[in-house]
Amino acid sequence: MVKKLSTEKITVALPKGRLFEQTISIFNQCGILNEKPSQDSRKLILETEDFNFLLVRAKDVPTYVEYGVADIGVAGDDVLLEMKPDVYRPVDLGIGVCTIMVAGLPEDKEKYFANPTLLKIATKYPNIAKDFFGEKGIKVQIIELYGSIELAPLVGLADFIVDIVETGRTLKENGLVVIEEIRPSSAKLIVNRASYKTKNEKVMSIIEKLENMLVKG
Ligand SMILES: Nc1ncnc2c1ncn2[C@@H]1O[C@H](COP(=O)(O)OP(=O)(O)OP(=O)(O)O)[C@@H](O)[C@H]1O
Ligand SMILES: O=P(O)(O)OC[C@H]1O[C@H](OP(=O)(O)OP(=O)(O)O)[C@H](O)[C@@H]1O
Repeated sequence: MVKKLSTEKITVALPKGRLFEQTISIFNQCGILNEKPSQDSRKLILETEDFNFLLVRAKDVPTYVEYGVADIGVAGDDVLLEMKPDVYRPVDLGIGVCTIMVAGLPEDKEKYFANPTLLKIATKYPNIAKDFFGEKGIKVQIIELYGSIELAPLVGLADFIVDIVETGRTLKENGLVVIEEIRPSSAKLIVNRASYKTKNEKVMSIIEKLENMLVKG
């Protein structure tokens, strides 16, 4: 049976991982939400007075919002660049700050900049990698992985990786270096295009509260 969510409420697609706590904290701080839903149980729908929260994987957030199952969601630029969903992105939440990079072994740096004809790239962002190297006119073989990307050049699975870097610790501890920056990334509030119209008052109130808080710092 399809679970009927109250359409009076705003439905939020919330990433289960590292952005969960930070998003709840921002919603609390700016007065959108007075409760602290927790991830302690295995429940995937958390209901509060004003919201339905759908707990989904970070990469799935745009899908729930684009299809209108969720009115709003929180997704990093990395995920948005990868999935290219047709959604509004009105607020930069300033969380999940990192940089999308090309990285590799230091001794391979020269090879990278010596007009290579084909590069083997391991990544969990195949579209970002294809677009980036496509624009440069470099042919790439993409090896899609789902985690521990830094391992790939160490064991010869790939020449380089495209991944996000925050502190640089994972690169450093695995003897890798940044080769080239692709672009910075931070998490955005995303909004379904229809919900923006049909629930405009509620959606605008959320956007304004977030913006007011973020401007004040
Ligand atoms: N080390 C990091 N530092 C800062 N932000 C990060 C970092 N890793 C990921 N992020 C941001 O947080 C978002 C969610 O990351 P998280 O690790 O929870 O998801 P994930 O790696 O896609 O997880 P999974 O696929 O296992 O559910 C990413 O899409 C990115 O925008
Ligand atoms: O620069 P740092 O601060 O070291 O952070 C970067 C690391 O964080 C992310 O990995 P995550 O923790 O999500 O692990 P996974 O890719 O193996 O799932 C990313 O894919 C890098 O490996």
